[in-house]
Amino acid sequence: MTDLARRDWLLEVDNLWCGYNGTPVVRGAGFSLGDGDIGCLLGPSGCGKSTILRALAGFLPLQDGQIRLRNQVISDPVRSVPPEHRRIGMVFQDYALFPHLSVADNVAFGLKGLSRRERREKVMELLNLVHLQDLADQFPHELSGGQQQRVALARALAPEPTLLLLDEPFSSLDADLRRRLSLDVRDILKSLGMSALLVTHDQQEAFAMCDEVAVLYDGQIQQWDVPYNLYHEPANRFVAGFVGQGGFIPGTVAGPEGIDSELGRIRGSRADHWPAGTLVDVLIRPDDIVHDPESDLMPRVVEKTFAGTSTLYRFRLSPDTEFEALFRSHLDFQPGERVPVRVEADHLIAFRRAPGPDVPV
Ligand SMILES: Nc1ncnc2c1ncn2[C@@H]1O[C@H](COP(=O)(O)OP(=O)(O)OP(=O)(O)O)[C@@H](O)[C@H]1O
Repeated sequence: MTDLARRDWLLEVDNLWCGYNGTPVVRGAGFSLGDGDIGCLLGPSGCGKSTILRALAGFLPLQDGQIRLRNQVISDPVRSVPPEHRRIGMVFQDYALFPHLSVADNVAFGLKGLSRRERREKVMELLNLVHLQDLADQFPHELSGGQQQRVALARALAPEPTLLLLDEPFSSLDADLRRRLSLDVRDILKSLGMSALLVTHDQQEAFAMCDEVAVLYDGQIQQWDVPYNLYHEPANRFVAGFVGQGGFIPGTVAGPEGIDSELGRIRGSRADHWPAGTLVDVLIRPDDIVHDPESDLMPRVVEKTFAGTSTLYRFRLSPDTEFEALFRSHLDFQPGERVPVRVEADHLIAFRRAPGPDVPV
């Protein structure tokens, strides 16, 4: 969990309300980003990620709340520091390079008050950083998508911003390049000690690149946490379903020792929260299920998805109890076959089964 007692926050967002034409899209969002940290806003399309970035960059007024950068208020409902005075850099999905300027001139664009020689030195330093020193005199249309995004990164870093905002920066690249470039960008930002906030709907990218991740849904932050906790300790049903794979099976609280389900007794500390007999839904992740020839639990394979080194199976034990399991691919079972399995969950994640609003437990 992010250490809330920390005081060296670079960015603090309190109770942020903002939107369009008087209608709020972001409703009461709050989070803090530490100096040198890379944070992420992760969520499905339309949940308000880019709207938060626009408010941070100074392009959208606040209906309520406050944004502080290095303890200075940069936005509240009555004040707004102009975007050009915030020292916040931006990298966009579509690179937004100037087509008529060379790579070097694109990077130099934001550099003010330097001599020609100093500018050239600074530009080459930045191009070295993003491994494009040999392409300084090329034009954007002569570069690949990944190279163009590196130019955009160098250009955003040139004025030495306090915070860098990255809005879906890799989404127009293919999956492999996307993964490599996101790790490269993380290394570059970390080598500079640069704080950044990334917007993405790709959780693998968020997890690989970021120190802390805010899961956003319907304009509200559901959980702001380190990736490990989002996966293993989701705060509510939405986060549990959105982050990682898995699904719910019905269960009944047996007492402090665990929850009874058709998969047997599932043990874990969360069962302490409810009286025995409470009906709950238990989250089963594919890696919580292991193949065990000694087990009497024999669900039937309903679906299999081969993925090279592993195979994802969907099992059914009864109409109410379906779950997924990830096995190494040499364990090869066919649809309809019964397979002995056992639950080996190191965390118990469960939510009370109740109509009405989802209550984090
Ligand atoms: N300029 C605008 N005027 C009116 N409504 C807008 C405007 N921009 C965005 N919206 C609405 O605000 C909501 C949130 O949009 P936003 O762009 O912040 O979502 P997002 O989470 O970044 O989505 P995506 O991943 O698809 O980019 C959406 O319902 C969208 O239709």
